[in-house]
Amino acid sequence: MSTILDRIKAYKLEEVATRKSTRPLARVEEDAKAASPVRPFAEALQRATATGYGLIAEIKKASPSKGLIRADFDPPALARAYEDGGATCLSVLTDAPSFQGHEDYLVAARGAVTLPVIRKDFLYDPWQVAETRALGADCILVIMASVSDDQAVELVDAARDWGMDALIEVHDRAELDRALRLDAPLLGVNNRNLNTFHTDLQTTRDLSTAVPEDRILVAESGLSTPADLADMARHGARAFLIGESLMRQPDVAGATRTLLADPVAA
Ligand SMILES: O=C(O)c1ccccc1NCC(=O)[C@H](O)[C@H](O)COP(=O)(O)O
Repeated sequence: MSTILDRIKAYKLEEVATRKSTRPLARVEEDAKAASPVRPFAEALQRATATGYGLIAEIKKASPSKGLIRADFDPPALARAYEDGGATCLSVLTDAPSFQGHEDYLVAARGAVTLPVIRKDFLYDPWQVAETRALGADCILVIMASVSDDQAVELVDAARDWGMDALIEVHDRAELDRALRLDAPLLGVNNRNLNTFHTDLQTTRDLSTAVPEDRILVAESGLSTPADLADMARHGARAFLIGESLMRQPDVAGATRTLLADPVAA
């Protein structure tokens, strides 16, 4: 049975092939070299989690599981609200077909704040990594469920060559074991089952025991309350990737502040 990731990968590879034909690597690399300097993404999370929580706050208009999440969608205003609320980093979805994202949203959001930004998209090719840096992003996402071991190494190396970080995302123990062979400190456990879209924080609880201390464990998806964050923190995840629950709030800055108000002591 094909999963949502298989379907996304199919259209992404086609899209990338088209884009590469009109914008060769040399041109993208020139744009990447001219992009605004990298903001240290992993370092910001490391610093935040040393004393409290680290939040990667996601700018997410829609999703395959929920459809439209936020109609009143203004990426620079949302970025400023997240920064005001105490977010450590931003995540911006740039995939259009499944998430109604856009590269322009990343450029506009990053331009409105001083926070480091991850491009939340589906990457398979170093060309996309150069394109990500050309947009100004500071970190890439590597989804272990969607790439081979060789592709993962290639993406992580390309990110490092551009001075960017890579968030390595896993959903189960097999993906985690593969991820731990990569030289990348940011390890995200996604609580969303990609077949059913059901989110279950037990995924992070279960996998956390196998994550070495030299990794920054990021709990991803399905988080909405201070109790959720405290639960994840008790299992070693003091950094969080949160989209939908904050995107649904009328007062994004206030909701972010409230969510982060009471970090559990280490
Ligand atoms: O969000 C989805 O429905 C989804 C479906 C298929 C692949 C990925 C998907 N989401 C990407 C993400 O990783 C989340 O946007 C991110 O972890 C934030 O999750 P949430 O707080 O639950 O919006």
